[in-house]
Amino acid sequence: MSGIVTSDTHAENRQREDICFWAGSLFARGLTGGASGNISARTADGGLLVTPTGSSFGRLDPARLSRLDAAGALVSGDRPTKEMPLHSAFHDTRAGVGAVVHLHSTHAVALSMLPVDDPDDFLPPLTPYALMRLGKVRLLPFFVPGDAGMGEAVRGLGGKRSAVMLANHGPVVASKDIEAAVFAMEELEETAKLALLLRGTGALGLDAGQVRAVVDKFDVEWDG
Ligand SMILES: O=C(O)[C@@H](O)C(=O)COP(=O)(O)O
Ligand SMILES: [Zn+2]
Repeated sequence: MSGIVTSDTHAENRQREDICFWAGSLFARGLTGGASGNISARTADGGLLVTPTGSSFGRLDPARLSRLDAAGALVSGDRPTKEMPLHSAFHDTRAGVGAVVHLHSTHAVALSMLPVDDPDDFLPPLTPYALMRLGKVRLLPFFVPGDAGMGEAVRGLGGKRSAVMLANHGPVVASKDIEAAVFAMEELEETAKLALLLRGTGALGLDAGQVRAVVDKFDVEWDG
C-alpha cells in the first residue's frame, strides 16, 4: 500500500513539524541548551515520535525523528533519547497523555537544589495559571541521566501527576499534546523564576483559600 497518503500520514507529518517547531522555540528562548532535553509524542497508531539522543533542539530534522511502533521498537529515524523509560512511564500510566517534554531550564533546576517543605508540592503556589496548567509538581531525587529508575519513580506516582522535577537535572511535563506540554513547561519555569526572585522578600503567594478556589473552579488535580 506504499504511496497512499492517509489522514494518519498527514497527522504524523504535522506532529513531526510541531515537535521541531516547539523544540526550536524552546531552544531559541534559552529554555534548554546544547543537546539537552527530549520530547515524545503519541502517534495515531499507538506508537511514538521521539527526539533522537544527542540531538540539539535548535537543529531537529522532522524526517530523522525516532519513530517507534506501539511495542516500542524503532521503525525509522535515529536512535531515540536515552530517557525512553522516563517518557514511556508517563505515556503508559497517565490517561490522556499525548506528549512529554523534558528540559534543562535554569530556574527550575536552581530551585530543585534548594530545601523544599513538601517534595510532593515542589512549586510554591504563586499564580493561578501555574496551578491550572500543572497541578502539583513532584520533586524526584537525583538520578544519573538515562537511569531507568526515573521511569520507575514516575510509574510509582500511578498517573496522578502531570509534571515532575528531576533534582539537579530538569523538569518533565506530560500533557494532551506537544503545545499543551510546552505551555505547562513554560509555566513551571516562570514559577520557579518567580520563586527565586521572591525568595526571602516576604512576598505573598496564594493562600490556602485562594489555592482551593482555583483548584475547584478549574478542576485541578490536587488532592491525593
Ligand atoms: O540530561 C541528559 O543527559 C538527558 O536527560 C537529556 O536531557 C538529553 O539526553 P538525550 O535525549 O539522550 O540526548
Ligand atoms: Zn536531561
